[in-house]
Amino acid sequence: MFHSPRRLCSALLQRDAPGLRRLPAPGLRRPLSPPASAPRPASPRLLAAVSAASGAARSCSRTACSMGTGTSRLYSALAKTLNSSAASQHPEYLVSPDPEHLEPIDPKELLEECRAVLHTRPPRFQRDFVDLRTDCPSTHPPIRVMQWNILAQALGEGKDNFVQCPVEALKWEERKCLILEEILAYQPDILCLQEVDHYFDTFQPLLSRLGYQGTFFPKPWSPCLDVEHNNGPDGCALFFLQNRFKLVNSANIRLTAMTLKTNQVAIAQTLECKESGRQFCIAVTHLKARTGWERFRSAQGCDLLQNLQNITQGAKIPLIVCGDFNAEPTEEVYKHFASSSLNLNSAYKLLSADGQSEPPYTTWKIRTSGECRHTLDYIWYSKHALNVRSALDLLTEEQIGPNRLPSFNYPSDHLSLVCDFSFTEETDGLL
Ligand SMILES: NC(=O)C1=CN([C@@H]2O[C@H](COP(=O)(O)OP(=O)(O)OC[C@H]3O[C@@H](n4cnc5c(N)ncnc54)[C@H](OP(=O)(O)O)[C@@H]3O)[C@@H](O)[C@H]2O)C=CC1
Ligand SMILES: [Mg+2]
Repeated sequence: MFHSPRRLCSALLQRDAPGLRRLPAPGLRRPLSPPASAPRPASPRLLAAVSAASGAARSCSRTACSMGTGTSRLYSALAKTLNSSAASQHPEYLVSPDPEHLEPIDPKELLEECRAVLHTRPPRFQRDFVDLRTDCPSTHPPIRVMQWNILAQALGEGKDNFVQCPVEALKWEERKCLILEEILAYQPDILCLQEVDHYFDTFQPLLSRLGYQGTFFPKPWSPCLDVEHNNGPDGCALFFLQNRFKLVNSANIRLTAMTLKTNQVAIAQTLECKESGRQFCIAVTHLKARTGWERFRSAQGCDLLQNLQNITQGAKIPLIVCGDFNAEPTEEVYKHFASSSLNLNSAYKLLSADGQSEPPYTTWKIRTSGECRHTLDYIWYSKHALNVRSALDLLTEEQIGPNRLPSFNYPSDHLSLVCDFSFTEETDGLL
């Protein structure tokens, strides 16, 4: 069900000449300004259910904050355990609902609810898929992967110092709808997120009803927990569509640097495509931020590569790694990934004229220290085993606007990256 609009759209777009920009489904855009008589749902049924859970979780975290940082840390430990069977011992508002007992959501209905909440906001930015089709035909539908640092609510409101972003643009009840709208617009088969601090109360319940299976791994000492009224720790989340993939194995990895445990994490999962029976590994990470930490990031990257070597049995299983690496392409950690024996390439380089250059930015914001425009987010893939069939272009400087990100139009300081992958033909031994 979740697939039909895009399948229809991509079927129509197949008729475009190769190299032409492909447009996403027109029905997925918010109108420029809603007509006065625009129908609005009498009650936003799907979002309302989630808001109730969100309120309960927030009141819990308020209590935690008022009792000091120690309690916030306790909340962190509690939230960490919720992905396990121990969840049943915890209060109802913290427990992931069992997807088996939740009714499926019609994505169009959820999109309409999001649009109703956002009716006073400016329209979504137009972004097009760029067709990168190689000569290799593929008999199976592509695998659409989205990489996105969605901006933790607690960091956006309490730590990031986005001095040009109005506080109203950060209100969670609206910002979450912009995030959901972006996900619903591109309908990824796999969703790799960083800075998720609303997993249990928002993304897990909603996305599971859209057919996704989710996994969350919070940072052990999330900086969100230092923010008053936080909603728990932030971390990485990985979602995949259950009707397309079967989970073969899953690893939550706490990254090390020079053998020491760090505050950064990754999730790596081996999935099997139900259509083709082929397996691949998908990983998501968020490396240490800030200047001065380049060697630390490099060590974390080496640790992640080592883990992925083991998981892919020495590169026998094709690999996709999504992440906010907090590192420009000039940094050592980028070079480790580019030259690894896992034979990885960075997908967004393919949008450049020579196929060798990363985009000029994936994040753009204004802090008290000034303007920060950097390329930090990447989708790495096994270059001999996978083809990138298309990639979503980035926002232009004009679209981003003089106040940069986040804004009333776009919910995060990082842009989402979206690629369609297909397997190359028989590649055993070439990975
Ligand atoms: N590491 C540890 O063992 C311990 C950590 N802590 C707490 O953890 C926090 C540090 O966590 P750590 O994971 O290392 O954090 P990071 O340095 O990785 O940064 C955390 C977040 O801050 C954002 N960020 C980056 N640059 C800036 C900036 N200039 N101003 C504001 N925010 C920025 C990053 O966003 P983006 O990626 O989008 O740039 C990132 O999500 C501290 O607040 C500390 O209280 C406490 C005890 C121990
Ligand atoms: Mg951030």
